[in-house]
Amino acid sequence: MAAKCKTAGAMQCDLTRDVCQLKESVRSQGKQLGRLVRHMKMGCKKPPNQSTLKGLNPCLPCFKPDFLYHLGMDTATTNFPKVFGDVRFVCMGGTPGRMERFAYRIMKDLRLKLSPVTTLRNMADGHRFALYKVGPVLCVSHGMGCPSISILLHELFKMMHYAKCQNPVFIRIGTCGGIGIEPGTVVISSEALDCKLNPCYEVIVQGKIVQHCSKLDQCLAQELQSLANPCEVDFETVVGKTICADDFYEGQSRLDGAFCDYTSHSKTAYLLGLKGNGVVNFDMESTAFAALTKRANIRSAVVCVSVIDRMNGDQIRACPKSLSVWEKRPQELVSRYIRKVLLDEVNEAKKVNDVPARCVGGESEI
Ligand SMILES: O=P(O)(O)O[C@H]1O[C@H](CO)[C@@H](O)[C@H]1O
Ligand SMILES: O=c1cc[nH]c(=O)[nH]1
Repeated sequence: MAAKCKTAGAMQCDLTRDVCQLKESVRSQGKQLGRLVRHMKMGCKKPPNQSTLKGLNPCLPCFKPDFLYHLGMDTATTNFPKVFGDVRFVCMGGTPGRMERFAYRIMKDLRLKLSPVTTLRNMADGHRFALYKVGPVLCVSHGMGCPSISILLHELFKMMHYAKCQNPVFIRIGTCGGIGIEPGTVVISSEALDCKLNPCYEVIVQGKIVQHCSKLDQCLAQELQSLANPCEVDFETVVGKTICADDFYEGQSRLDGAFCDYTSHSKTAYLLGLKGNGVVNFDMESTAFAALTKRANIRSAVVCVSVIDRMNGDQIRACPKSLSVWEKRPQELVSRYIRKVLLDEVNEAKKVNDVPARCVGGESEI
């Protein structure tokens, strides 16, 4: 009887040991699988130890923690590499609503999924900008004008730096005032010019004027244009120079502002002069956007839809339905670009690693 009990006890022991071994083996296989998935996601590369951004403030390592005040984040409470390390595309536009709509659109286009009961969360707690993350795409609102976008870019660049992001591409998806082009036309900026027609962003630093070149990446502009084939999209796209004004009214020679000290005749002459210089549209952020991204070694582009032809008037009278249709046009181009870049990379990885397509495509949760 005692021997029988001992045997039962021993069996119990064996069983417990087997269960422990099994659990350990499952745990270790899980770890191996996790490593494999990470390995494939990283394209078989080691995690980078610094971002590809250049020319940033050499004192950044001294700020421990660093507070990104307008984004409502800091390096002590946010693990930047973990949360933002995979960001490859930063898409920006004036309004929070547009950027939220773009975030949902890109989620659909990339076949990424949220669990059914959740919505995309605005990750910027600073109440100034809205920021959504959809896989490798950040969608951020920048407000109006160069001062606003400049503040945002300083904080986004620090985010990219702390997150060790690799070659992020920045694209502004905006609206603009066209000069001699049909409303609804998409403009890819070839250059961002200030109001004196110089490709330059001027800031006053310690009382002195400092100028930064605001030329944009020509290759990226061409890549975007190549995706606007009229056989594939149902809108016109043009490439041309953009004037970045510091104001919507007098700064863009409108006749309908609260003040106006010039004539309709001088306005027409001014716009014709711009047109003669290859300018096709007005916006209010492109010089700061182009110059700051260039300074940080970031490729960038400005893609805006025209909501008015300034040769025919100043007031924007397009109906909400047209504005909503037009808003989607730059988004269509940018979504095509993002999908193309990601698909090219998958195909490249497949060639190198012989990874089956189902491992890198398909639906996955954000
Ligand atoms: O439509 P978004 O991208 O906000 O940009 C344009 O619209 C605003 C003016 O209405 C300016 O900020 C101009 O740049
Ligand atoms: O006319 C316009 C329209 C949109 N954005 C501008 O800056 N100007």
